[in-house]
Amino acid sequence: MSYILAIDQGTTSTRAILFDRDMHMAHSAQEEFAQHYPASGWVEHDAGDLWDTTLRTCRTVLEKAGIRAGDVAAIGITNQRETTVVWDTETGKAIHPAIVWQDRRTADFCRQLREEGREEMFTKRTGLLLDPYFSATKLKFILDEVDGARERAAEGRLLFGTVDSFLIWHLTGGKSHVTDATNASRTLLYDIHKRRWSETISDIFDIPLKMLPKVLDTGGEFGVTSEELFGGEIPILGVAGDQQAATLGQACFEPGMLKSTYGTGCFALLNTGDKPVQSQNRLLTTVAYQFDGKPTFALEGSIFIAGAVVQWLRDGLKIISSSSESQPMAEKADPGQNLILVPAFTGLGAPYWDAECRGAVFGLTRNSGPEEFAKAALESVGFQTRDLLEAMTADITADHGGEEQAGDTLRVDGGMSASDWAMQFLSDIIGASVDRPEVLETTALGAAWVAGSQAGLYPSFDGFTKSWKLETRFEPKMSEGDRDERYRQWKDAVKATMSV
Ligand SMILES: Nc1ncnc2c1ncn2[C@@H]1O[C@H](COP(=O)(O)OP(=O)(O)O)[C@@H](O)[C@H]1O
Ligand SMILES: O=P(O)(O)OC[C@H](O)CO
Repeated sequence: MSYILAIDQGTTSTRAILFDRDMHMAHSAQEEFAQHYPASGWVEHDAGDLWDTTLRTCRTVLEKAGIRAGDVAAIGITNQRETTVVWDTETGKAIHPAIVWQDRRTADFCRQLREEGREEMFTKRTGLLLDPYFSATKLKFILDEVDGARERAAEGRLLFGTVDSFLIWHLTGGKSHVTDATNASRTLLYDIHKRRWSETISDIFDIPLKMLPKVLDTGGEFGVTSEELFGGEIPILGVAGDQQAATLGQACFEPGMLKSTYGTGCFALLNTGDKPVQSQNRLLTTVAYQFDGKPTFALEGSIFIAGAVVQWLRDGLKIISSSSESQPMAEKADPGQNLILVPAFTGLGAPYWDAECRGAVFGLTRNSGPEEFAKAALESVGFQTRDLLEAMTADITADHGGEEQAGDTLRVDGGMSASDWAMQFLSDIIGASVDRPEVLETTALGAAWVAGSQAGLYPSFDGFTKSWKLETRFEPKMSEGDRDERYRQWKDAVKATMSV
């Protein structure tokens, strides 16, 4: 029993990764699946694809390694968060396509509730904001849309879950309908203080409590896989939303530790310990992890477009053919031009939360070309991160009653953190060290570590902290004057882009 299997069910692909007893990645398998955009601002997945790719990648990786279920001590699951699935207990099939976290279809409804002055009540209980990003309004949409769904749900014939729940239900042959506290804390239905589903909120949306999963610790017994799937039972011992799993994988266990993951979007989480800090600056309060019934909280800033802006250079503008070409192209940009790109392709997330606005470019000249666009795209990710850190610093200062900076070092990971240029600019514009670890697969590592430590194969917190290794530290090189001036230009550009 010397392997841990991590399942990373992400927004664009599903991966199964085997970690050996030294916590090294031994084998992996990955499959992309279709994204569906049925209307402007709508994003859906076929829930069947999420399950099929999970099952196939798990089987492939076991086959690649030439091992059997009995060689795997435990499974850890990490997943795209907020994405909403409702399925039938008879067939296991979803009754509506999964509504993805990026989907903005419930923006009007959220605005209406905000205008009625109800946001504070939601924030107090859930730590979140009234935004279409979270699961609750997506779930209400499905219940409103599908004939008879509410009644069937009240009878226990339909279940709701974030992707982790849906996968566990299938992995366990329908035996476990569970989730973990980190995923629950992204639904806008979970009271993070009382640690249970909020009846007040489920009443507002008319969501039958019966359809909600049982909420467990991040490390715990989520069920065992049914024998026929992998030729033997494997216990599922760890579950965390992907950004929380990355926080664990980065060993951000102490209050004040900060990580930022640069995948499709960017998600920065600041550990605030056992204290849920309520943001005054439109950040989210979320469960970072929960062990032995004790939650550790984080302040989170969520940006919807980070690596996706590089994808846009490739697939939209077609000025690069692979992501890594963005760096050499940015290096060639005319230093005399200051193009600012606000990548509000699907609106802006934290700290602006403007679902309506769309992207804009400022400072165009006749000489602006692909190089300047590439540079502006990479810089936009640094500017957006600075926005988050400014908000975090303000929140922590207010909470602690003094002048404090949120995290003097930023630990980074995710696909886009491979770009030295982007990471150097990030360090320049935030004026702090940026630490890139040896292992960039921190999300899967975090999930594997939880499952492996529960199984007794991996060390506990201290031992895992010691295993974190720095690959590169980026230090700020920009002068303070330039930093302030560039950031002021960015703030002006955002102001001009916003719809309100
Ligand atoms: N060398 C690079 N330079 C800039 N961006 C990159 C580079 N390599 C990958 N990316 C970006 O990182 C993202 C993929 O990261 P990943 O962590 O796999 O994301 P996700 O889990 O959201 O699918 C893509 O959006 C891609 O454009
Ligand atoms: O699948 P990712 O890596 O794009 O992460 C998505 C986030 O969990 C959304 O909140």
